[in-house]
Amino acid sequence: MTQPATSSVPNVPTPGTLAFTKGHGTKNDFVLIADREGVLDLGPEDVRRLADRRSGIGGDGVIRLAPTAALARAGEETAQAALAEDPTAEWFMDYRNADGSVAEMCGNGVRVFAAFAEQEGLADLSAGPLSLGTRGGVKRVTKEADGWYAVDMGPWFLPGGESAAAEGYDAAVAVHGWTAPRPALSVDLGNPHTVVALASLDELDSLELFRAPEVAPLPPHGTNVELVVPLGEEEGPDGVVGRLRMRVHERGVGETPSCGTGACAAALAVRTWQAGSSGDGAPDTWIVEVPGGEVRVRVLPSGNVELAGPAELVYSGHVTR
Ligand SMILES: N[C@@H](CCC[C@H](N)C(=O)O)C(=O)O
Repeated sequence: MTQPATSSVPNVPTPGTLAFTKGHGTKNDFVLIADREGVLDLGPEDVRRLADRRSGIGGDGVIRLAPTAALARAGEETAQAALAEDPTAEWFMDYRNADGSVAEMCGNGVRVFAAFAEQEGLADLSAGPLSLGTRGGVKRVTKEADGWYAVDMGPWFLPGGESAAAEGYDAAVAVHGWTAPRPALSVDLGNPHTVVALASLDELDSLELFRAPEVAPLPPHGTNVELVVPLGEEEGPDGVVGRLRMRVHERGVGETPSCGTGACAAALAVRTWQAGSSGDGAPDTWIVEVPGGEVRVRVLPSGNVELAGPAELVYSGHVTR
């Protein structure tokens, strides 16, 4: 049968359908929905259906773009806090994991959200940074000359405090197949992370992450787990750059090809292992290799952490509700 060169099927919604765009950042993939009035009632079952890779669209997470003010009026405290922090944060990233759970933050998601807001005509990053609300505070996104998006992820901290920074660990992680748990460092990026160092790339490649790693003590709302191999330092255009490779098991999802907040946590943990909580003497900039590509993590002069990387929008359509 001869196919037309271009589709003649109009992309017009019918009642009972929901418009979506599929996007990803280093293959951490999302279903994006523009809820311009902030009226969409998106329950955990809806999220699971959209994120299902066989019976839905498929994604590691679902991102709803909604007006921060509408969510604040409806009583969403994190939206109220976002407007108090920055009244220009007009749009809010309502992030859900594929299992339907709510997450505070998603670093790759923020970049893809910015690309989506541009596509929808709701933001113009060529005119300046975009401030957006998240459950983890306001994030500012800048578009770089090469098309990457750089996000000021805000402050971060080590939940284990100075003693964890000095010891290098405050938790233990057991991955399926290991004979004993290994020491790990907790890092908070608005959402929780637990980072473990491995000795070699062979060990990283052969990890069995189909089952969730066991973490002790497990933070009250669970955690994302990053397994990292530091790969040394190299000369970058603006000075010394650290490099590391990681795999991640995400809370509410499973193993994913990338995690932006996880890449920040991994770089901050390796920097802490090298130089303690001050980071003095360790690189401020890190290239983090993930199965889905590469991102850049930088500790800014303000002390905040920045995440930079690509954001791709792949296709748009309508799905039955
Ligand atoms: N992939 C995201 C993180 C998404 C949320 C995470 N699974 C959680 O529950 O905290 C990223 O790029 O940061």
